[in-house]
Amino acid sequence: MFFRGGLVAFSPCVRALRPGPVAAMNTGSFVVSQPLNYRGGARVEPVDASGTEKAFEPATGRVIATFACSGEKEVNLAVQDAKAAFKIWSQKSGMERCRVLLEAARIIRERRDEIATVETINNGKSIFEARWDVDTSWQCLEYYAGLAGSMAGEHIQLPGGSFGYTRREPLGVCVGIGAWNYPFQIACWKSAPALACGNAMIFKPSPFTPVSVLLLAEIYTEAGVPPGLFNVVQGGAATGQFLCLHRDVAKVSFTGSVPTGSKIMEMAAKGIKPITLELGGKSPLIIFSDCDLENAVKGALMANFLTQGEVCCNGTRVFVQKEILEKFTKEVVKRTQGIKIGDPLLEGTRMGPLINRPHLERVLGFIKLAKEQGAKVLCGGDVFVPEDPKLKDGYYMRPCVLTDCRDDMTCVREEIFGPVMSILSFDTEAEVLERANNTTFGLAAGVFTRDIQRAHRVVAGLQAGMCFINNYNVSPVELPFGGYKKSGFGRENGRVTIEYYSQLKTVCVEMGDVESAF
Ligand SMILES: NC(=O)C1=CN([C@@H]2O[C@H](COP(=O)(O)OP(=O)(O)OC[C@H]3O[C@@H](n4cnc5c(N)ncnc54)[C@H](O)[C@@H]3O)[C@@H](O)[C@H]2O)C=CC1
Ligand SMILES: C[N+](C)(C)CCCC(=O)O
Repeated sequence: MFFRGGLVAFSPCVRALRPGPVAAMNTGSFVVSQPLNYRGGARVEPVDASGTEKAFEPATGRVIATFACSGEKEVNLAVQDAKAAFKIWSQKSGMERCRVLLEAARIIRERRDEIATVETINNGKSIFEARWDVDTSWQCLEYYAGLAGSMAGEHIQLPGGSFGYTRREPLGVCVGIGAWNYPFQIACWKSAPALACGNAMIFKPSPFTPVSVLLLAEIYTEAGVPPGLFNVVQGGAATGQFLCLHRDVAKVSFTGSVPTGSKIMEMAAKGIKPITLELGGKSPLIIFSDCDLENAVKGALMANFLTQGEVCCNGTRVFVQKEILEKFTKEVVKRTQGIKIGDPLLEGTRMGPLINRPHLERVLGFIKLAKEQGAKVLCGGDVFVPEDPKLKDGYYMRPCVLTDCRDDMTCVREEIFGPVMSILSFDTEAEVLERANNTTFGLAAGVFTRDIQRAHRVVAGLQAGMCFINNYNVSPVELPFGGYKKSGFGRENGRVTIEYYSQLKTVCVEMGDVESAF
């Protein structure tokens, strides 16, 4: 049975197909028919609002939801509920939390196609890719379920039979604020470690992509978390501010742009709250002439064109060693021109529409400026109009490869967040390392070479939190992910993230008499 909980309504022609396979769902048929806030284990309309927002289907430009942005009263209620649920959840043993998270992971796996379909409709990425996102989502829940059961403190022997021990304790009510490029995955990457450590979470997705996180909220409830443990509030900056400034919020984990990250940090400073910031990037991908060219070309496409290029860790500055520049560029252009653009719900599609019209205009503006500054467009960079008439108002463009780029050009310095690869050439290892690091960002970086000493030497010199050798943009949940420099701090995924969602209590136990100074 698909679409439990009545998330969607269909146009009459599609309704006849229910409850058919999810693959039968077409672009142009989805509308949200239920509230998009989640509190106390159920969908609710917010009790107050600070304005309304519309969410779109980027493939068609159609409005799929109009919703109220949560006001201060709604945020207060969400926090209150989360506090109550925290009391219950934080008392559970790690193994008890493990079982609930494993069950949630199982349900996500079972509903993989349904979740991927909703993600594709609201974000625009191809269904092929959305399924990968769902996979890294349930894997994340499984991973932290495993860690929940083995979380423990230390016992430390002291003189005279006295001793100390440490307890790893949860923080309380945590807030997750997400970007629109990986709506479901971001919600899982934040909530799984938070819940595993015994916290509650209130999640605010981007107002552009409010829909799929509701599926996660329902899945957590079905899996057995106490009502209120995972709540969803909707809205933009105003709602986000109510959350960050709330005195009963213990931590904020934020994914988004650098300017907003800086505001989050200011707000958190007022309450001395710990934060995790996953911000933007302008990552280098370095291709040495001794690389396996076929893999390097595939890596460059993976580094630039997933989710229409709207990926924070994309390797958009592609440095290619002079000897192979021509061969590499020719092959990259050929493959880029072969990327199938169109209806993201069709199985063969590999690139869908960008998130919205203003963003599409912004990306096209970067390409125009690149040309004015002397870059050469080798392919794409223009609006794409699919043949299917229902897609004519969607936000499509052809993926773009730029060459003749210089380090000082805007397209090489600023995050474009669209399908635009800038190719730069280099001579020596020392030179490319210096140029690669000459940025205020530091999220990711990649190196393609067959020389293992060089691979590790270069990676050691790169100022980036996530480095890839001979691949790019894979995301095993066992590995910590996060940035250096202005790309943020704190990590998601991996064992270390437990430390960002818990605090250490030290207990000192005296077994003898008090030795007093008085
Ligand atoms: N490092 C990472 O893991 C990732 C980073 N990003 C970065 O995110 C950016 C694109 O995402 P956007 O949604 O456009 O970013 P954004 O910064 O505009 O918004 C992100 C979130 O913050 C909320 N927000 C905006 N102003 C706020 C305020 N004053 N207080 C509290 N919350 C506020 C938004 O409603 C949204 O939910 C890019 O720069 C990209 O690189 C995106 C995905 C992953
Ligand atoms: C999944 N991955 C590695 C392609 C991107 C994850 C970070 C993001 O949310 O942009």
